[in-house]
Amino acid sequence: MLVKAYAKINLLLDVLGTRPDGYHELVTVMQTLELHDTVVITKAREIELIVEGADLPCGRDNLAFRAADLLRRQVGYAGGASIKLIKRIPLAAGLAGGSADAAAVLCGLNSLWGLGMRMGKLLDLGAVIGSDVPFCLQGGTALVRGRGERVDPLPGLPSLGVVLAKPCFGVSTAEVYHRYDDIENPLHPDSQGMLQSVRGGDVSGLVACLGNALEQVTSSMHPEIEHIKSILAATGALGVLMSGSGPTVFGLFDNETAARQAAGRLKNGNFGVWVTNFYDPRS
Ligand SMILES: C[C@@](CO)(OP(=O)(O)O)[C@H](O)COP(=O)(O)OP(=O)(O)OC[C@H]1O[C@@H](n2ccc(N)nc2=O)[C@H](O)[C@@H]1O
Ligand SMILES: Nc1ncnc2c1ncn2[C@@H]1O[C@H](COP(=O)(O)OP(=O)(O)O)[C@@H](O)[C@H]1O
Repeated sequence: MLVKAYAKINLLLDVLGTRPDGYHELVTVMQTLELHDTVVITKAREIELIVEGADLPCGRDNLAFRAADLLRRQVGYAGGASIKLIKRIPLAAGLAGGSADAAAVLCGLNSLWGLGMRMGKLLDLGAVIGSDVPFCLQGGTALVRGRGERVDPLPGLPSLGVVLAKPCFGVSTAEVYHRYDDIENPLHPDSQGMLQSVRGGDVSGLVACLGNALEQVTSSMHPEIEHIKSILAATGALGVLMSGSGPTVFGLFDNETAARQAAGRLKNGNFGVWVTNFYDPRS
């Protein structure tokens, strides 16, 4: 069985405060991208993981392994699965690659093991693995709240082209949230404006409302992010923003062709470049 694990970007991310559990209360609008890892799963006696395309652990430190192990223990399944992960989504990038893999494993094993588990239960299990997993299970365009577990689908957007520019370092999501708490006057992006634009299919309104409360934190640690944003903007992007906790910066374009042309003008930068587009697995 082959399952695609799609990357995401955050079109808007606001932090409303800290929660009693130590996590942060979020309002974020997430969008699935066509860029994906591939997960190949077959039945086996135990849970075994191999990873191609990235230097990642193959045991409990891998979110894909953790997802399989949690599901097996939850339902008391006697067998296992051999999981091959073919990584394409850049690591520690703010694109939810590990969460996407975990979500793909939960869905794939639910089907391969014939468990018939409902989406509501999968979402609960996903949230145990990581805050981005519930959205990755649903995909498309969604309003995500709480620490990431409340996922409300939004209408699909036009398939905008996307250029992703990721500097050669990764960032720790935990560190970014921790540093956010020390900011005296955090910025709050216009979540109402974003929701209105998405619900109305208004791309220029959406672009005007792009915003990420974590951007000021990661940018202060890594000034390269502002530099990459200005380079991407100069290629004619409709709008540019850092995704999630970063450090990946995305530029939006009318379509994938326009994104590809812009990316062609970005050679020799001190960052990796990927071209993709908005994707809606629901349609
Ligand atoms: C910032 C976001 C935005 O979509 O994405 P990424 O940049 O990771 O892609 C998410 O909130 C990240 O989700 P995810 O990466 O799954 O986070 P988790 O593994 O659950 O948590 C990692 C750490 O981030 C902090 N954390 C995470 C989510 C949240 N709502 N509040 C938090 O404070 C906690 O310190 C936690 O220990
Ligand atoms: N299957 C996986 N793919 C990517 N990273 C993983 C995976 N499993 C565990 N990780 C760990 O999770 C961390 C965050 O990775 P990732 O999900 O790619 O980024 P982000 O949380 O920024 O969206 C990585 O540093 C890596 O060590």
